Amino acid sequence: MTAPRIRLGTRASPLALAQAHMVADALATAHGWDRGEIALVPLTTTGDRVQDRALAEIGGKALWTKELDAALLGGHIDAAVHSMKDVETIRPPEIRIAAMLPRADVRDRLIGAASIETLPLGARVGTASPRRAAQLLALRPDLKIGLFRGNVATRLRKLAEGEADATLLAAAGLHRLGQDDVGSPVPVEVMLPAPAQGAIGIEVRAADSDATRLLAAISHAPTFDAVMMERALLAALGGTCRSPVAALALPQDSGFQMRAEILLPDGGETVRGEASGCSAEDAAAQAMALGRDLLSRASPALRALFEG
Ligand SMILES: NCc1[nH]cc(CCC(=O)O)c1CC(=O)O
Repeated sequence: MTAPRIRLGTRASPLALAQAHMVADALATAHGWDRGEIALVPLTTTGDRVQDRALAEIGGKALWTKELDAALLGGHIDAAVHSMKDVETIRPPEIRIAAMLPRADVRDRLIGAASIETLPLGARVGTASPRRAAQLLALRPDLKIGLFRGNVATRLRKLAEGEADATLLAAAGLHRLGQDDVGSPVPVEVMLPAPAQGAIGIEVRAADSDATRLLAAISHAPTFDAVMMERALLAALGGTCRSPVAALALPQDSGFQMRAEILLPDGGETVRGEASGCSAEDAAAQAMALGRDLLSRASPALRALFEG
Protein backbone atom coordinates (compact mmCIF):
# COMPACT_ATOMS: atom_id res chain seq x y z
CA MET A 1 0.00 0.00 0.00
CA THR A 2 1.57 3.27 -1.04
CA ALA A 3 0.51 6.52 0.58
CA PRO A 4 -2.27 8.39 -1.24
CA ARG A 5 -1.31 11.44 -3.32
CA ILE A 6 -3.77 13.50 -1.32
CA ARG A 7 -6.36 12.92 1.42
CA LEU A 8 -9.64 14.78 0.86
CA GLY A 9 -11.85 15.34 3.89
CA THR A 10 -15.58 15.58 3.32
CA ARG A 11 -18.83 15.43 5.21
CA ALA A 12 -20.48 12.05 4.97
CA SER A 13 -23.87 13.08 3.51
CA PRO A 14 -24.68 11.77 0.02
CA LEU A 15 -24.41 15.31 -1.42
CA ALA A 16 -21.06 15.97 0.28
CA LEU A 17 -19.69 12.64 -0.96
CA ALA A 18 -20.86 13.35 -4.52
CA GLN A 19 -19.08 16.69 -4.35
CA ALA A 20 -15.89 15.13 -2.96
CA HIS A 21 -15.93 12.63 -5.84
CA MET A 22 -16.18 15.54 -8.29
CA VAL A 23 -13.08 17.12 -6.72
CA ALA A 24 -11.20 13.80 -6.77
CA ASP A 25 -12.08 13.27 -10.44
CA ALA A 26 -10.88 16.79 -11.30
CA LEU A 27 -7.59 16.25 -9.45
CA ALA A 28 -6.99 12.87 -11.09
CA THR A 29 -7.60 14.36 -14.53
CA ALA A 30 -5.48 17.47 -13.94
CA HIS A 31 -2.49 15.56 -12.57
CA GLY A 32 -2.75 12.30 -14.53
CA TRP A 33 -3.30 10.28 -11.36
CA ASP A 34 -5.16 7.07 -10.99
CA ARG A 35 -8.44 7.83 -9.19
CA GLY A 36 -7.50 5.19 -6.60
CA GLU A 37 -4.49 7.25 -5.55
CA ILE A 38 -6.81 9.83 -3.92
CA ALA A 39 -8.20 9.02 -0.46
CA LEU A 40 -11.63 10.31 0.57
CA VAL A 41 -12.02 10.76 4.32
CA PRO A 42 -15.71 11.16 5.35
CA LEU A 43 -16.31 12.90 8.69
CA THR A 44 -19.56 13.50 10.55
CA THR A 45 -20.09 17.12 11.55
CA THR A 46 -22.16 18.64 14.36
CA GLY A 47 -24.59 19.93 11.75
CA ASP A 48 -25.17 16.39 10.50
CA ARG A 49 -25.97 15.13 13.99
CA VAL A 50 -28.40 17.85 15.05
CA GLN A 51 -31.62 17.31 13.17
CA ASP A 52 -34.39 18.66 15.34
CA ARG A 53 -33.76 22.39 15.59
CA ALA A 54 -33.21 25.22 13.15
CA LEU A 55 -29.48 25.45 12.65
CA ALA A 56 -29.84 29.18 13.04
CA GLU A 57 -30.73 28.52 16.68
CA ILE A 58 -27.73 26.42 17.59
CA GLY A 59 -24.83 28.48 16.51
CA GLY A 60 -24.31 28.93 12.85
CA LYS A 61 -22.22 27.70 10.04
CA ALA A 62 -19.18 26.48 11.95
CA LEU A 63 -21.39 23.46 12.53
CA TRP A 64 -20.45 22.23 9.09
CA THR A 65 -16.76 23.05 9.16
CA LYS A 66 -15.49 22.55 12.72
CA GLU A 67 -14.63 18.83 12.43
CA LEU A 68 -13.09 19.25 8.98
CA ASP A 69 -11.08 22.25 10.20
CA ALA A 70 -9.72 20.17 13.09
CA ALA A 71 -8.80 17.27 10.79
CA LEU A 72 -7.08 19.68 8.40
CA LEU A 73 -5.15 21.50 11.12
CA GLY A 74 -4.31 18.19 12.80
CA GLY A 75 -2.78 16.87 9.57
CA HIS A 76 -5.27 13.99 9.22
CA ILE A 77 -6.39 15.28 5.82
CA ASP A 78 -4.65 17.50 3.25
CA ALA A 79 -7.71 19.28 1.90
CA ALA A 80 -11.37 19.72 2.86
CA VAL A 81 -14.23 19.84 0.36
CA HIS A 82 -17.15 22.15 1.18
CA SER A 83 -20.31 23.62 -0.25
CA MET A 84 -19.08 27.21 -0.16
CA LYS A 85 -22.57 28.28 0.94
CA ASP A 86 -21.94 26.50 4.26
CA VAL A 87 -18.50 28.01 4.92
CA GLU A 88 -18.56 30.95 7.36
CA THR A 89 -17.08 34.22 6.13
CA ILE A 90 -14.41 34.42 8.82
CA ARG A 91 -11.99 31.50 8.59
CA PRO A 92 -9.04 30.53 10.78
CA PRO A 93 -5.88 32.24 9.50
CA GLU A 94 -4.14 28.85 9.15
CA ILE A 95 -6.73 27.73 6.58
CA ARG A 96 -7.06 29.03 3.03
CA ILE A 97 -9.59 28.50 0.26
CA ALA A 98 -7.37 27.02 -2.44
CA ALA A 99 -9.82 26.27 -5.26
CA MET A 100 -13.39 26.23 -6.46
CA LEU A 101 -14.90 23.98 -9.12
CA PRO A 102 -16.93 25.63 -11.91
CA ARG A 103 -20.18 26.81 -10.39
CA ALA A 104 -23.37 24.87 -11.10
CA ASP A 105 -26.87 26.28 -11.57
CA VAL A 106 -27.19 28.93 -8.84
CA ARG A 107 -30.99 28.85 -8.68
CA ASP A 108 -33.32 27.36 -6.12
CA ARG A 109 -35.86 24.81 -7.32
CA LEU A 110 -39.42 24.76 -6.06
CA ILE A 111 -40.77 21.27 -5.47
CA GLY A 112 -44.50 20.78 -5.02
CA ALA A 113 -45.81 23.48 -7.38
CA ALA A 114 -44.91 24.83 -10.82
CA SER A 115 -44.09 28.30 -9.46
CA ILE A 116 -44.33 30.40 -6.32
CA GLU A 117 -47.23 32.26 -7.94
CA THR A 118 -49.27 29.10 -8.44
CA LEU A 119 -48.87 27.72 -4.90
CA PRO A 120 -52.37 27.34 -3.42
CA LEU A 121 -53.53 30.02 -1.00
CA GLY A 122 -52.10 29.35 2.47
CA ALA A 123 -49.88 26.49 1.26
CA ARG A 124 -47.34 25.12 3.76
CA VAL A 125 -43.75 25.44 2.57
CA GLY A 126 -41.02 23.60 4.44
CA THR A 127 -37.59 25.24 4.70
CA ALA A 128 -34.95 25.86 7.35
CA SER A 129 -33.45 28.79 5.47
CA PRO A 130 -34.25 32.27 6.82
CA ARG A 131 -33.49 33.69 3.36
CA ARG A 132 -35.90 31.39 1.54
CA ALA A 133 -38.60 31.90 4.18
CA ALA A 134 -38.30 35.70 3.99
CA GLN A 135 -38.25 35.76 0.19
CA LEU A 136 -41.29 33.48 0.00
CA LEU A 137 -43.26 35.58 2.49
CA ALA A 138 -42.31 38.79 0.66
CA LEU A 139 -43.87 37.35 -2.50
CA ARG A 140 -46.71 35.43 -0.83
CA PRO A 141 -47.61 36.63 2.67
CA ASP A 142 -50.35 33.98 2.81
CA LEU A 143 -47.89 31.07 2.84
CA LYS A 144 -47.18 29.12 6.04
CA ILE A 145 -43.50 28.36 6.63
CA GLY A 146 -42.60 25.17 8.47
CA LEU A 147 -39.14 24.07 9.65
CA PHE A 148 -37.70 21.47 7.29
CA ARG A 149 -34.30 19.97 8.01
CA GLY A 150 -32.18 17.02 7.08
CA ASN A 151 -30.31 16.13 3.93
CA VAL A 152 -31.84 16.43 0.48
CA ALA A 153 -33.31 12.92 0.48
CA THR A 154 -34.85 13.44 3.94
CA ARG A 155 -36.50 16.68 2.83
CA LEU A 156 -37.91 15.08 -0.31
CA ARG A 157 -39.26 12.24 1.83
CA LYS A 158 -40.90 14.67 4.29
CA LEU A 159 -42.52 16.41 1.35
CA ALA A 160 -43.75 13.12 -0.13
CA GLU A 161 -45.17 12.20 3.29
CA GLY A 162 -47.18 15.41 3.32
CA GLU A 163 -45.32 17.32 6.05
CA ALA A 164 -45.47 20.31 3.70
CA ASP A 165 -47.07 21.19 0.37
CA ALA A 166 -43.82 22.42 -1.16
CA THR A 167 -40.14 23.01 -0.45
CA LEU A 168 -37.16 24.77 -1.99
CA LEU A 169 -33.80 23.14 -2.64
CA ALA A 170 -30.70 24.32 -4.44
CA ALA A 171 -30.65 23.21 -8.09
CA ALA A 172 -26.94 22.45 -7.71
CA GLY A 173 -27.45 19.88 -4.96
CA LEU A 174 -30.30 18.16 -6.79
CA HIS A 175 -28.20 18.01 -9.95
CA ARG A 176 -25.24 16.45 -8.13
CA LEU A 177 -27.56 13.81 -6.70
CA GLY A 178 -28.91 12.97 -10.15
CA GLN A 179 -32.28 14.59 -9.40
CA ASP A 180 -32.44 17.18 -12.16
CA ASP A 181 -36.05 16.33 -12.87
CA VAL A 182 -37.26 17.29 -9.39
CA GLY A 183 -39.23 20.55 -9.18
CA SER A 184 -38.97 23.71 -11.25
CA PRO A 185 -36.21 26.31 -11.21
CA VAL A 186 -37.10 29.68 -9.68
CA PRO A 187 -35.58 32.53 -11.73
CA VAL A 188 -32.94 34.59 -9.89
CA GLU A 189 -35.07 37.66 -10.63
CA VAL A 190 -37.80 36.12 -8.44
CA MET A 191 -35.55 34.61 -5.80
CA LEU A 192 -31.94 35.74 -5.53
CA PRO A 193 -29.82 32.81 -4.28
CA ALA A 194 -27.72 32.60 -1.12
CA PRO A 195 -24.18 33.93 -1.31
CA ALA A 196 -21.95 31.17 -2.79
CA GLN A 197 -24.85 28.88 -3.70
CA GLY A 198 -23.83 26.26 -6.27
CA ALA A 199 -20.10 26.51 -5.61
CA ILE A 200 -17.85 23.71 -4.31
CA GLY A 201 -14.70 24.93 -2.59
CA ILE A 202 -11.59 23.19 -1.34
CA GLU A 203 -9.60 24.39 1.65
CA VAL A 204 -6.02 23.54 2.58
CA ARG A 205 -3.59 24.52 5.33
CA ALA A 206 -2.29 27.96 4.39
CA ALA A 207 1.27 26.74 5.02
CA ASP A 208 0.93 23.68 2.77
CA SER A 209 2.40 24.83 -0.53
CA ASP A 210 2.17 21.36 -2.13
CA ALA A 211 -1.58 21.07 -1.55
CA THR A 212 -2.05 24.71 -2.57
CA ARG A 213 -0.32 24.03 -5.89
CA LEU A 214 -2.19 20.76 -6.54
CA LEU A 215 -5.54 22.43 -5.92
CA ALA A 216 -4.74 25.57 -7.92
CA ALA A 217 -4.68 23.35 -11.01
CA ILE A 218 -8.41 22.62 -10.73
CA SER A 219 -9.65 26.06 -9.67
CA HIS A 220 -12.13 27.92 -11.89
CA ALA A 221 -11.15 31.59 -11.62
CA PRO A 222 -14.50 33.20 -12.57
CA THR A 223 -16.29 31.08 -9.94
CA PHE A 224 -13.60 31.79 -7.36
CA ASP A 225 -13.78 35.56 -7.92
CA ALA A 226 -17.59 35.70 -7.97
CA VAL A 227 -17.97 33.66 -4.79
CA MET A 228 -15.26 35.65 -3.00
CA MET A 229 -17.19 38.83 -3.88
CA GLU A 230 -20.42 37.41 -2.49
CA ARG A 231 -18.58 36.37 0.67
CA ALA A 232 -17.06 39.83 0.97
CA LEU A 233 -20.55 41.32 0.85
CA LEU A 234 -21.80 38.95 3.54
CA ALA A 235 -18.78 39.83 5.70
CA ALA A 236 -19.27 43.56 5.08
CA LEU A 237 -22.91 43.30 6.17
CA GLY A 238 -21.87 41.53 9.34
CA GLY A 239 -24.74 39.12 8.93
CA THR A 240 -25.12 35.89 10.81
CA CYS A 241 -26.91 32.75 9.69
CA ARG A 242 -30.07 34.31 11.13
CA SER A 243 -29.93 37.30 8.80
CA PRO A 244 -31.74 36.76 5.51
CA VAL A 245 -29.22 37.77 2.81
CA ALA A 246 -29.06 36.94 -0.87
CA ALA A 247 -26.20 37.86 -3.19
CA LEU A 248 -25.11 36.96 -6.69
CA ALA A 249 -22.11 38.13 -8.70
CA LEU A 250 -22.48 37.53 -12.42
CA PRO A 251 -19.78 37.97 -15.09
CA GLN A 252 -20.38 41.19 -17.03
CA ASP A 253 -17.99 42.62 -19.65
CA SER A 254 -14.53 42.17 -18.14
CA GLY A 255 -15.75 42.24 -14.54
CA PHE A 256 -18.81 41.34 -12.48
CA GLN A 257 -22.21 42.72 -11.69
CA MET A 258 -23.23 42.09 -8.11
CA ARG A 259 -26.84 41.99 -6.91
CA ALA A 260 -27.80 41.68 -3.29
CA GLU A 261 -30.78 41.90 -0.98
CA ILE A 262 -31.49 41.87 2.72
CA LEU A 263 -34.88 41.06 4.18
CA LEU A 264 -36.86 41.05 7.38
CA PRO A 265 -37.52 37.41 8.36
CA ASP A 266 -41.29 37.87 7.93
CA GLY A 267 -40.85 39.22 4.40
CA GLY A 268 -42.28 42.60 5.42
CA GLU A 269 -39.29 44.49 4.05
CA THR A 270 -36.83 43.82 1.24
CA VAL A 271 -33.95 46.14 0.33
CA ARG A 272 -32.23 45.42 -2.98
CA GLY A 273 -29.07 46.85 -4.46
CA GLU A 274 -26.74 46.37 -7.33
CA ALA A 275 -23.17 47.29 -8.26
CA SER A 276 -21.62 46.96 -11.69
CA GLY A 277 -18.04 47.01 -12.89
CA CYS A 278 -16.91 44.93 -9.91
CA SER A 279 -13.56 43.20 -10.06
CA ALA A 280 -11.78 40.66 -7.90
CA GLU A 281 -9.11 43.25 -7.04
CA ASP A 282 -11.42 45.68 -5.29
CA ALA A 283 -14.15 43.24 -4.26
CA ALA A 284 -13.76 44.18 -0.61
CA ALA A 285 -14.25 47.92 -1.20
CA GLN A 286 -17.18 47.35 -3.55
CA ALA A 287 -18.81 44.90 -1.15
CA MET A 288 -18.46 47.44 1.67
CA ALA A 289 -20.04 50.14 -0.48
CA LEU A 290 -22.94 47.91 -1.54
CA GLY A 291 -23.43 46.68 2.04
CA ARG A 292 -23.52 50.25 3.36
CA ASP A 293 -25.94 51.25 0.60
CA LEU A 294 -28.34 48.43 1.54
CA LEU A 295 -28.18 49.22 5.25
CA SER A 296 -28.66 52.95 4.65
CA ARG A 297 -32.01 52.22 2.99
CA ALA A 298 -33.15 49.65 5.56
CA SER A 299 -35.54 50.31 8.46
CA PRO A 300 -34.01 50.33 11.97
CA ALA A 301 -35.47 46.84 12.56
CA LEU A 302 -33.81 45.43 9.47
CA ARG A 303 -30.54 47.24 10.17
CA ALA A 304 -30.56 45.76 13.68
CA LEU A 305 -30.30 42.23 12.23
CA PHE A 306 -26.85 43.17 10.99
CA GLU A 307 -25.43 44.81 14.08
CA GLY A 308 -24.96 41.69 16.17
N1 LIG B 1 -27.56 24.38 3.38
C1 LIG B 1 -27.38 23.05 2.89
C2 LIG B 1 -26.81 23.05 1.51
N2 LIG B 1 -25.55 23.46 1.28
C3 LIG B 1 -25.32 23.40 -0.06
C4 LIG B 1 -26.46 22.91 -0.66
C5 LIG B 1 -26.67 22.70 -2.10
C6 LIG B 1 -25.45 22.78 -2.97
C7 LIG B 1 -24.95 24.16 -3.25
O1 LIG B 1 -25.63 25.18 -3.03
O2 LIG B 1 -23.81 24.23 -3.76
C8 LIG B 1 -27.42 22.68 0.34
C9 LIG B 1 -28.77 22.14 0.18
C10 LIG B 1 -29.76 23.15 -0.33
O3 LIG B 1 -29.67 24.36 -0.04
O4 LIG B 1 -30.69 22.74 -1.04
